[in-house]
Amino acid sequence: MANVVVIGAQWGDEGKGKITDLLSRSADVVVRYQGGVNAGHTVVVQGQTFKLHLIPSGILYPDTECIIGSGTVIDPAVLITELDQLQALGISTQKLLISETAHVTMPYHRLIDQASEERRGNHKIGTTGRGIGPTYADKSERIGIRVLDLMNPESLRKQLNWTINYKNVIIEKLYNLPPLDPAVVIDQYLEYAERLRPHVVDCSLKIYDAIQERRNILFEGAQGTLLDLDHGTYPYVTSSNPVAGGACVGAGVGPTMIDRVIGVAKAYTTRVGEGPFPTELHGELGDILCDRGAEFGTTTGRRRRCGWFDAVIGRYAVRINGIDCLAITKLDVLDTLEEIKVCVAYEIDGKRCENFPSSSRRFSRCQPIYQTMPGWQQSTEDCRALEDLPKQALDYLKFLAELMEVPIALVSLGASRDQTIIVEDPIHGPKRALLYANGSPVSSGV
Ligand SMILES: Nc1nc2c(ncn2[C@@H]2O[C@H](COP(=O)(O)OP(=O)(O)OP(=O)(O)O)[C@@H](O)[C@H]2O)c(=O)[nH]1
Ligand SMILES: O=P(O)(O)OC[C@H]1O[C@@H](n2cnc3c(O)ncnc32)[C@H](O)[C@@H]1O
Ligand SMILES: N[C@@H](CC(=O)O)C(=O)O
Ligand SMILES: [Mg+2]
Repeated sequence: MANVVVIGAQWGDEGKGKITDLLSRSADVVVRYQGGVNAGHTVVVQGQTFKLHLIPSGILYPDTECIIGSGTVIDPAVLITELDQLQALGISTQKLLISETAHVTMPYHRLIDQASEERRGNHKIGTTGRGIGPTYADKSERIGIRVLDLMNPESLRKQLNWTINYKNVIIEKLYNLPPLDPAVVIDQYLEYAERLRPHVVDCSLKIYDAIQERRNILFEGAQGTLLDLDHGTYPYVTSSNPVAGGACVGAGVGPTMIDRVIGVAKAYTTRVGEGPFPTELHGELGDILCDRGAEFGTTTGRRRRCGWFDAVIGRYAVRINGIDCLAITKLDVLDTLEEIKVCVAYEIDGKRCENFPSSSRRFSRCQPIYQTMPGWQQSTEDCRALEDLPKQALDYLKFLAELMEVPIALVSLGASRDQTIIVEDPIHGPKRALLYANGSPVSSGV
């Protein structure tokens, strides 16, 4: 038995959906522990594409229990649409469970998210506009609506009447927008409640029971380390904790229950929304990565900013998450390039800097120091073992493992489940016995 956390080692969209789906074949339970419908996890199986915002990426396996944990924020309308879409495709959603202590995104959260972004003008964060920040803000302010409130019509009516009147002052006076009608919102949410009721459980108890039964649990992170509220590029972050530690709080499990942490990183870097990004490429090369990688937001359709792999943030992600091994995704996107750069350190104010600076102002002054590697200029899409890779591609992977000081367990070469090199099964394999940090892959003997 192993309880494994899958996290994003960059700014999100690293391909956690694909990796979680792949690993879910060995999991009995898959848990989302933070974030909401800002996330967009893409899973491609036999040519069919599934875009999941809230439902864990293990849902395509009929026997796997999928839990939307306590640390998530739930927009019921989006969740119900997602349930309908999966059911229409013949995917069973019977094993989906929703934590009764997760917070609920309301229409005023979406309105305030969008209006406050507009008001910030040049200082906007570039949020997804899905009401995520305001939902978490209400949770901290202790005026949030939880799933268990949604399930109790009488208390929901009382709570929402008070909260909507309170929010209407902000909506009307601060943002000059028309107020919400409490009765309309209450009726709509009572309807959602009936649809979701059969799925609602005490999530931490479910997970505890699964641990006692020695079942394998996969914790699926959304967004990424550099978007973490505490450890990311604040204020250009999301409002939850995508880091591995967030899994314990968000799912309600103790840290001693976690066996290992898999960090997912793209072979290059992307970021969507505002905020500093030292290795960003603005010209033709950025366009090539964007086009070949189809780098458009799964949720909003926004173009993702693209740049070279940044080993400084990679090492930071290893430190903050306690990453045991890596899944490197989208290596195929680099297939056509003549040469590839990797940021090995920064220069700030004329001084070399090996560590990620906590201040976003300082981070925005970082100039990348690059090491250039030769490209391989051939397709890697059909490679299924490290031995199939061109020498330059293997050297590139070894270099990343060396820089990050952790072994690589998985290499992804396409969006499909099967387009993957499994260097060593990161769930059942021995801890750290994968592609060694010095670059030599254990299983191939290279
Ligand atoms: N070409 C290529 N595409 C891939 C590979 N792995 C994943 N993808 C695609 O790359 C994109 C990854 O983005 P997302 O699905 O948003 O990633 P995510 O980490 O699950 O998302 P967030 O939780 O929103 O951060 C998807 O379109 C995937 O289908 C790969 O190895 N090669
Ligand atoms: O989480 P919100 O407040 O909507 O946005 C804040 C910040 O985070 C970025 N972001 C949010 N969700 C994702 C995601 O799933 N992948 C990548 N980036 C995400 C958003 O673009 C803002 O920059
Ligand atoms: N989750 C998102 C963010 C967005 O859609 O803007 C993505 O996949 O890029
Ligand atoms: Mg995404």
